[in-house]
Amino acid sequence: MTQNYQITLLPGDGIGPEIISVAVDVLKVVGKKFDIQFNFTKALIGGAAIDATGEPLPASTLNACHQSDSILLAAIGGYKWDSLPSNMRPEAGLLALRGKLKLFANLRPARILPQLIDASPLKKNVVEGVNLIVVRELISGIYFGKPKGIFATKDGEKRGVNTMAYSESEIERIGRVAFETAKKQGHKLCSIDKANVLETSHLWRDCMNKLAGEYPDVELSHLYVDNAAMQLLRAPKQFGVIVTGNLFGDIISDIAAMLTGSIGMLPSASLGNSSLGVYEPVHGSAPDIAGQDRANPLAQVLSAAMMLNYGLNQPKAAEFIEKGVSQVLELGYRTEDIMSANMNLVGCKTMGDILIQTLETMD
Ligand SMILES: NC(=O)c1ccc[n+]([C@@H]2O[C@H](COP(=O)([O-])OP(=O)(O)OC[C@H]3O[C@@H](n4cnc5c(N)ncnc54)[C@H](O)[C@@H]3O)[C@@H](O)[C@H]2O)c1
Ligand SMILES: CC(C)[C@H](C(=O)O)[C@@H](O)C(=O)O
Ligand SMILES: [Mg+2]
Repeated sequence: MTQNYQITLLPGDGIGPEIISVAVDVLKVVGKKFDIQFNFTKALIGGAAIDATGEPLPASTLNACHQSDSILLAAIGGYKWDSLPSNMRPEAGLLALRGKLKLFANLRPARILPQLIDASPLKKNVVEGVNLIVVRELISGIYFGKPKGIFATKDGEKRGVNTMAYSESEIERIGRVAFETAKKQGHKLCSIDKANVLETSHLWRDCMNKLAGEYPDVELSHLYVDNAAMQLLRAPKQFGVIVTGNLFGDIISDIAAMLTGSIGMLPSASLGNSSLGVYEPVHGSAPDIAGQDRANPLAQVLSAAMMLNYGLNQPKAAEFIEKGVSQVLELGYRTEDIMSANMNLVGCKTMGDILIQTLETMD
């Protein structure tokens, strides 16, 4: 029986429309192979939404999201909107979407594909076999804490304020996702914090230690975030699952991206307690290469695979896409961010076309 899914597409800004169109074409091919009917609806977010409606997350977009089975997002932001106040910026739309849908868990897997070992700026023996996942808390911490704003002091000086705060329940719910992920994947969990300085981190560490009692088969360790950033480059294979707060997770996952060759390879899933999730690359709208057919669409395509896996319960279709991506790389095609000697340099569109041809011929 044909499975029907309603998918809201949020192309956003910059390279967003270019990469999401590749992912949509890939999903259409996969749909035919696996008897899945995707009904796509496009909606506005970020700068594109500000230009059209004055708001970074219009109510119509949020409604469309609520009415769908899954949401595929590309990226938001760009120079044009950089001087707007923070609550009016494209980024505010993305944060509001995550907050309104209560997507507290952001899974960011960083796995080096054997074909891309030479694309990583790190040595082969350092990156070969890297397979880790960052579980980032997504709707609390310093991104959402109050008070926040730019205030005037008594002396008339401006003072920017953000508040880092975590409650036990917020730590526990992300901790559970991380422990459950570690149970399925390697049994190693490293919690990253700054407990030598920050009270929020002190509480974070206490909560993780308490949870560890319920997961005796998971080996929990802790690292301070500065050391963790260094360890990720020095010896990344020591990591299995990483759990960390919102800001640290943002930074750590961009570092992890480079272990895989490029941020253009890193997908993510933003999940809450319901089955409705947002699937989005870790990278941004790359305004420096937007509109030039230079973007790597694979992080977006792999985000669509995560959508099939986590959101739509179609693991075989997800695996099919992942196999297709490996095959195209095996054939030697590379966008410029993952280019290395003796490979075939292609643009975003050609990479998509070759991937689709490959998927069409695969069993
Ligand atoms: N989830 C999101 O929508 C998201 C994530 C990060 C940044 N942003 C926004 O994107 C804008 C640009 O931010 P930035 O430049 O710091 O980060 P970025 O991730 O957009 O780009 C960083 C660098 O990586 C390159 N890059 C990124 N994705 C690529 C891809 N798929 N293929 C090839 N190269 C790629 C870019 O060309 C750039 O040189 C900002 O407005 C930022 O707020 C959005
Ligand atoms: C664009 C920005 C709000 C976002 C974040 O900081 O969460 C991005 O960097 C990400 O990693 O998804
Ligand atoms: Mg980021």
